[in-house]
Amino acid sequence: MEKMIGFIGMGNMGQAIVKGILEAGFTTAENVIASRRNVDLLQELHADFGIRVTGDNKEVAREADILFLAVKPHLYDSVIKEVRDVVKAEAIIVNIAAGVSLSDIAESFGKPVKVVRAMPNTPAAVGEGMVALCFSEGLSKDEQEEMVALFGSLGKAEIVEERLFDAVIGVSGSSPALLFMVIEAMADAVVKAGMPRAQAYQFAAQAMLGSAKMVLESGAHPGALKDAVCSPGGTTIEMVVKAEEAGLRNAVIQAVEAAVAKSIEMNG
Ligand SMILES: NC(=O)C1=CN([C@@H]2O[C@H](COP(=O)(O)OP(=O)(O)OC[C@H]3O[C@@H](n4cnc5c(N)ncnc54)[C@H](O)[C@@H]3O)[C@@H](O)[C@H]2O)C=CC1
Ligand SMILES: O=C(O)[C@@H]1CCC=N1
Repeated sequence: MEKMIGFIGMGNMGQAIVKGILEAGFTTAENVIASRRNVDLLQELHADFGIRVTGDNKEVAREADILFLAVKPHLYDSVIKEVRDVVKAEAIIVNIAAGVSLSDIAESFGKPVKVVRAMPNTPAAVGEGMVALCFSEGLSKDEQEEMVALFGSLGKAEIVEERLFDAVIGVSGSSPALLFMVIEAMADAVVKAGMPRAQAYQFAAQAMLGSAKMVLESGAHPGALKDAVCSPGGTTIEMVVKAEEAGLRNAVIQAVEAAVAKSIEMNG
């Protein structure tokens, strides 16, 4: 892709997206420019990714055909006000923030702009991201397809109604944190049983990856896949009973619900 892709903010999510689009070959490093507040870290980013870096948000805004705003949600309004006069008239603005709507972006710009609202997650860095997308008015069919392709290069991308973005945060935007905690806890248990820590992470993570792949590829109900692991009188049913006793499913439901509720609260 020849368009210039700009990033204002280059923290965890900005870096995951840059790494993902470069590794997928969606674009090349000379077509990516990024700014962030902590200029000391910029040279490191240049060395890691080969992208152009600057401490000047306006320079990014001036050059970008696709402009990612990858700062924290509370900074969106001030960053937009800082750059809105230099953003290209035809630029597509990408909003990845929790709790920032399509209409919030138009309001900060003070005029209609082409906006893509996206909710990605950090597995985008390894080509296994899950991204929800929705669009403001004004994007052509080609531009919409281009954005689906950009986010699709990070893993999977799906167009979702804006009203479902709070749910998306619970199930995919925030959920990697919960899943990393599960891997960590599984490893703790087998370290207790004598397995070295690094080996425990390998086994736990591969079990999670394989299980996820079975859900995606078989289309089978997760409960049926669980049943197929439980040999009568065996080890797994002991695990399942203990997990239910400890309230595992309810803990997961409550944790995901809390992220959804926080997202709703952030919408203001
Ligand atoms: N971390 C994640 O897994 C996900 C994050 N998001 C969204 O991505 C956005 C960024 O989140 P993170 O990357 O986690 O935050 P972060 O704190 O890791 O990164 C924020 C970046 O913005 C920079 N920054 C701060 N003020 C700035 C300014 N005035 N001008 C330019 N750069 C500035 C910081 O130096 C830093 O590089 C948030 O809006 C968040 O809701 C969305 C999905 C997942
Ligand atoms: O924690 C957050 O607010 C962001 C949004 C989704 C994942 N990280």
